[in-house]
Amino acid sequence: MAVDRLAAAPPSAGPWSKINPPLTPWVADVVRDMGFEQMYPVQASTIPLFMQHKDVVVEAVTGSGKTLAFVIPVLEKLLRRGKSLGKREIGAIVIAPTRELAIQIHSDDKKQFFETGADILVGTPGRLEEFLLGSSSVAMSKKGNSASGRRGSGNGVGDTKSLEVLVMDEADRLLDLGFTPTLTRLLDHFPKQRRTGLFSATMSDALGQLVRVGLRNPVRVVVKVESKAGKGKAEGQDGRNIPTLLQNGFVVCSPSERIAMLFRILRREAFPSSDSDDSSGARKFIVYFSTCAAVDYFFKALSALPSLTESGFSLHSLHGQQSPTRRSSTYTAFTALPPTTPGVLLCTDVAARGLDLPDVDVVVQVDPPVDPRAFGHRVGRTARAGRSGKAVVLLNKGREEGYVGESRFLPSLPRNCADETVADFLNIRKIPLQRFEYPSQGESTLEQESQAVRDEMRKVILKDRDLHDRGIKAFVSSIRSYSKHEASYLFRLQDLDLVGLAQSFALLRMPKVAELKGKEKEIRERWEDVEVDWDTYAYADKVREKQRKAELKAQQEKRLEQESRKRALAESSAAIDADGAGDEPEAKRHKKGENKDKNRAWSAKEDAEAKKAARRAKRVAKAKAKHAAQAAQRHAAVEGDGAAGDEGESEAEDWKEELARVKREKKMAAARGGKSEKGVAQAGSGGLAGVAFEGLD
Ligand SMILES: Nc1ncnc2c1ncn2[C@@H]1O[C@H](COP(=O)(O)OP(=O)(O)OP(=O)(O)O)[C@@H](O)[C@H]1O
Repeated sequence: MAVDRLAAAPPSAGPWSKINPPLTPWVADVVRDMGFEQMYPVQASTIPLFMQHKDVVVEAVTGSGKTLAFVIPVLEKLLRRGKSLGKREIGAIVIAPTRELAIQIHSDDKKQFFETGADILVGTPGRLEEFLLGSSSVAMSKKGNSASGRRGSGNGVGDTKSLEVLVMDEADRLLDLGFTPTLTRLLDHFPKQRRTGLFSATMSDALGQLVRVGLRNPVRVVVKVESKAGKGKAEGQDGRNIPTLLQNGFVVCSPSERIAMLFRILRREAFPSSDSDDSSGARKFIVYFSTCAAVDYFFKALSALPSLTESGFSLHSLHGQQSPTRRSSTYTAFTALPPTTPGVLLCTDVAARGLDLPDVDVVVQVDPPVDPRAFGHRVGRTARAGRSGKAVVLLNKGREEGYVGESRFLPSLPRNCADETVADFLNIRKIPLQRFEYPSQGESTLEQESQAVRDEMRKVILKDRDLHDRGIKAFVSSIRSYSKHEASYLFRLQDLDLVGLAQSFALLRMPKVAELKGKEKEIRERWEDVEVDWDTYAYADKVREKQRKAELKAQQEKRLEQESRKRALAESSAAIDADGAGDEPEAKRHKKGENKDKNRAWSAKEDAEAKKAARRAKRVAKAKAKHAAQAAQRHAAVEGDGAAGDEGESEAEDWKEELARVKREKKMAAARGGKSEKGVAQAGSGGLAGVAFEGLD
């Protein structure tokens, strides 16, 4: 791939009239109407190549005007077609990674171009696949089918037979998001006779495969920003990958101080002087968190904080789990804020790339990005199109400082890791940073401010249980996201102060999560749960609260039932022990259904073995004692000892049986005809018995 040129951006690269081949008058008029007097370097480099039947791979810094660098050639190609397109025919396609970006490409200033007709299609890979191939891997995977290797039916609405130009915007991101199979299917479907362009502020090695499959002898256009020191040096030796007018810096604090530090930055940048009516400061802020749950939580919790809202800040949130309608309305509301209102957009990386939100003054990264490539895109939401801007990333004290080249904080480097890969992490990516200071605007320390923010947040959280739930979810998701940092040597979960992090979320109690295992001692020492009556802590949402109460009632009833069952079990086993029922084998009692509850308790296996053994021993002892007593009584009877005592009754029972037996034998003897007292006596059980029989008869 040939490298065409290396230009500085965005200072102008001459008037539009200089472009060769010249623009169609209609296009030149629209550009002028938009107020764009001069071309930007990326436009001056790319437009002629793309118009002259070259495939292009364009890498240019954020906010340098890449969109117009492909929109103009697309239009020129379609306007210069000899034959007009049929009703379903599509002349050009632009693929963008997110819905917002696709909408943006089709709106605002570019809208005027696209109003020429529906010959151009702009969309995300999934939607385009559905529209053009009549199926979507997204839809297929939702139905449980394997997306890979499947081809669309080819029964889509649009016809791409006459496709002239294909553009893949934020191309590296398209691959990151796992769109490779979809892109392959689309490329397979499109005619080979077309021009193709890849555009992004960052390029990845993975793009090589896409370039091989989708482009033909492409020309590479690289537009860097020349730093003063690097003037005259060749590509790769100097330059920076962030806009010239971007002041890019970092602040260091501990995890527990993150939100207080964010507040300091917002206040200091929005109201640089102590006069609270001062409106000369920054008006638009973008604040990045690592997860949707964190954005969601902090948006809800911070929006209700008097200390922030009373200063006039208007908060908004944008993340990938919101509905498309919600995302669109946030985008519009944030864009349309009056100039007097400082607006803060809390977001994830869904708003990191390509979005051209107007007039963003400050970008704050509360969580550094998991993918280091996102860093340049995030900070590039400010200082666009020749405007100045400021970006701040919050780093935790210690190891994380290695992210910005503070290698003294790295106790030991891994053996196979060259010093500079770690120590100059962002510098070697040509993203220079400087240390920013945000001192207190009063007397308080950052720690005191953190405590104050935490107390204020907790007051808000205690008003709605929903916030507590969201806080836990956000905390857990942030930990998980931290563990996925690609720069894992700098962002190590085992070094992260999780207790401090939990404090920054103002949690009411420490959740039980796997990552906190082994930290019990530290938690005991540094963490105190807030005293909360969890039974009465309510949701502000009435329906949800009603449901919670119903569930609570059911739980309480179940608990009471379990307790009373346990009590009954204890009582019945005590009674069994007391009345001797324990002598009977357990299996027999179970059969009789006498002791169902007990059996249930047995199933819980609570002390079953111990109880069983104790009962068995008791039974054996009792049985031995009984037999011994009976033997003694019998002996006493023989000796004429009247000491039968309490057991006289059962002794009488024995005699009755004996008498009945003798009577039966007597009857049998009579039946045989022999009426001999002696004979009966002899037939009995010895002389003893004979004595008594005679007396009874
Ligand atoms: N020639 C020009 N003169 C003045 N402004 C321009 C010109 N070209 C583009 N712009 C403006 O510059 C801003 C940034 O342009 P654009 O969104 O195309 O940047 P980008 O390079 O695609 O950035 P990113 O990499 O963040 O997507 C837009 O607001 C656009 O209207």
